[in-house]
Amino acid sequence: MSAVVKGPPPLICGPPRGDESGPLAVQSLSVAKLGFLRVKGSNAIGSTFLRPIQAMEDSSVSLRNDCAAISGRNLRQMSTMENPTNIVWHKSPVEKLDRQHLLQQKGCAIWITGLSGSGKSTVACALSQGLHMRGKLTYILDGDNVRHGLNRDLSFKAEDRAENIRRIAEVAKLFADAGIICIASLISPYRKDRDVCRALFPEGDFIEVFMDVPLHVCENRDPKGLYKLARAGKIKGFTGVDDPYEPPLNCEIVLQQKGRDCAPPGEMAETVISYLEEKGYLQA
Ligand SMILES: Nc1ncnc2c1ncn2[C@@H]1O[C@H](COP(=O)(O)OS(=O)(=O)O)[C@@H](OP(=O)(O)O)[C@H]1O
Ligand SMILES: Nc1ncnc2c1ncn2[C@@H]1O[C@H](COP(=O)(O)OP(=O)(O)O)[C@@H](O)[C@H]1O
Repeated sequence: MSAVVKGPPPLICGPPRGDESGPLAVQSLSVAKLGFLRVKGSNAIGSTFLRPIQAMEDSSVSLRNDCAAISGRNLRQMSTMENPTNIVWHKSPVEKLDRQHLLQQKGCAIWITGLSGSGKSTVACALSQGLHMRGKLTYILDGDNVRHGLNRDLSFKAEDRAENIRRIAEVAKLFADAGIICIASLISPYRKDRDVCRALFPEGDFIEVFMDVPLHVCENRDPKGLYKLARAGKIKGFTGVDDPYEPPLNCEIVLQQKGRDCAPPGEMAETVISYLEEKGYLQA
């Protein structure tokens, strides 16, 4: 028989009921009444945790029952669905700009594409480390890793690769909206799929980085032995062997093999960091 463990009373947020002997009652805090909220002892940058509620400055936003809701024109703008039915975007009073201000950086997606073995994961890690050391918040979405969880149901058929890429782009978009510099590292071999991802982001916030390393170099590295298996016909549809890789035509950054040698990963990461600095992503 399982025992019932009685913990502390739940914190209930709602209008006072006149009966305070039960669970601890807390009067609802109207968003409109909040104004500036100073959080003592918080590690927020500066002492102002929230800026004045921005939603109130936007004429398309109305406050109903203390909740910000958007309507009309903006609804169409913010939904990514072609025919949104009975779905209304719920706006939060803390917005991307507020989060960026807190983090002193701009959220974006750095999309690293290239053949298997071209050094995507290595550069992603060097970049994450370099930015972390500068006090910038990053998160890596590595194709291999995401395929262990969220995308474990997907194969390497063209339509599954497209879905893999689409889902990762949507997750990267959430991270970017959180104000985080999201580093996605996946083969993403088809131009069309990468262009669909780019279209999800505001202008400039999708930064495509091409690992321009020749197939023979990647194949010589073959750290997982997958090229060998693909050449032996034991893996079908392997990128670069019997499935195409379409190099980007207009990407933001190309990381190239220099002569016979590849630049060290740290140097490649610095190239990306310089780009972010120049474009203002390392400040709010
Ligand atoms: N058929 C086939 N083609 C290409 N790659 C294959 C394949 N099967 C397994 N792998 C391994 O899966 C990793 C690629 O996953 P991705 O999610 O980046 O691929 S994709 O963007 O959906 O094309 C890739 O990892 P990386 O080597 O890090 O690129 C491979 O290790
Ligand atoms: N800039 C580089 N120069 C030399 N070797 C590298 C470089 N970057 C990565 N490598 C090596 O290449 C192999 C594949 O790198 P990895 O980052 O796993 O590639 P990918 O994620 O594109 O499959 C690894 O053994 C790694 O140590």
